Amino acid sequence: MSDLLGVAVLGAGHMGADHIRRLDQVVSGARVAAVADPDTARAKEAVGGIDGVTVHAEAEAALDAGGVDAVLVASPGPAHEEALLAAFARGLPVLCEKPMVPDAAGALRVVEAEARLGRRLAQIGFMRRYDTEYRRLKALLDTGRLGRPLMLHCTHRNVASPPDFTSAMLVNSSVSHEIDAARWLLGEELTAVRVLRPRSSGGAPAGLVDPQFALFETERGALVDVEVFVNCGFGYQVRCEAVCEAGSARIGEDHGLRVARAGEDRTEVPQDYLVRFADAYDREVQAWVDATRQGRVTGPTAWDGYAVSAVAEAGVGSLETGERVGVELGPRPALYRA
Ligand SMILES: NC(=O)C1=CN([C@@H]2O[C@H](COP(=O)(O)OP(=O)(O)OC[C@H]3O[C@@H](n4cnc5c(N)ncnc54)[C@H](O)[C@@H]3O)[C@@H](O)[C@H]2O)C=CC1
Ligand SMILES: O=C1[C@@H](O)[C@H](O)[C@@H](O)[C@H](O)[C@H]1O
Repeated sequence: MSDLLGVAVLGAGHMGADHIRRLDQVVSGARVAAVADPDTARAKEAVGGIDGVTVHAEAEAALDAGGVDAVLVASPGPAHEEALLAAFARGLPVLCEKPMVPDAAGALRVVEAEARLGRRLAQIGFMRRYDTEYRRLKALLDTGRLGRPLMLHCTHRNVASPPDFTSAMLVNSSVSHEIDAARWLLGEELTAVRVLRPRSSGGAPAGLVDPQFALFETERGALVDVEVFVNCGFGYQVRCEAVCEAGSARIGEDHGLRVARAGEDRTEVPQDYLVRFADAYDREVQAWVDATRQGRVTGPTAWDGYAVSAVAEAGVGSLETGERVGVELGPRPALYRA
């Protein structure tokens, strides 16, 4: 490895392009070495004027390019399993965007492949664990000062969904963040889920079930509810309130500038996750680069990625039937036991 960690970025769409910029301009200790995207014009545009980056149509060609020490996967979820297994086969550390693999069986194959290696190579991109507010909430809950958490009330709103967004993706792409955050905040697995369908908004594309309301049960008896509304039209809002035995704590309230003037008091609402979670992405990628350069792997594991996919898959099943669906996780390999 040269002084800088050479990163191959797979996928140069919204997240990939933002991570390329981040690796080039924000994060220290790394450089973009290669980029792969079947849309090579998009990849070239994302690379812009960065020197010494090779552009490839195929992911594996980027992994095999000169100067590549590690991989950042930002292709669509269905492409992640192949990318992770290809990185593992080459012994390359990898930061993989969520969902790790959208289907639980594929996610379990990734867990099993990493367990066979006998060492961790993957960090999964649940960036909320690096957000200052989420970290403060987690630290507070861990002190026990509020007593046991009993319920989490969560809100997840996007201005508009991308054109190819499906009703299942409200659960396995959007709510996957709340599933990971709830497991992390509460320190326990989610064991059952019910997803309800309020009437759909006229602002949602035809056929999209939006909003949805998910209710999760945890193994020690807490409840987590999530309103997810990906075509709310007005802004990006992610909120979480923990209700505990001796108090409650809430995050995600005011993020923008608040201006009082001429008889009104208005607060800006961020328009997307790249703004609301900008600092979290920066810290996430910096932590990954730092750990990787030291030969360590930290952050959310492939097991976290699998557990989230299993819960999300149960949620999609519930969305389809309206029934409560239980979650059965496979055995947790020793690699992922604390
Ligand atoms: N952590 C977060 O808050 C967010 C995470 N994401 C995740 O990031 C990933 C990418 O999402 P977006 O950038 O929004 O999608 P996008 O659709 O904007 O970009 C995906 C890019 O990947 C390319 N691609 C397709 N197959 C590929 C392959 N096999 N190898 C390499 N590139 C391939 C496409 O041509 C496209 O340019 C998804 O897993 C998504 O869930 C997306 C938004 C926010
Ligand atoms: O991960 C993300 C997107 O893929 C997802 O589609 C959005 O709903 C989330 O807010 C965003 O953080």
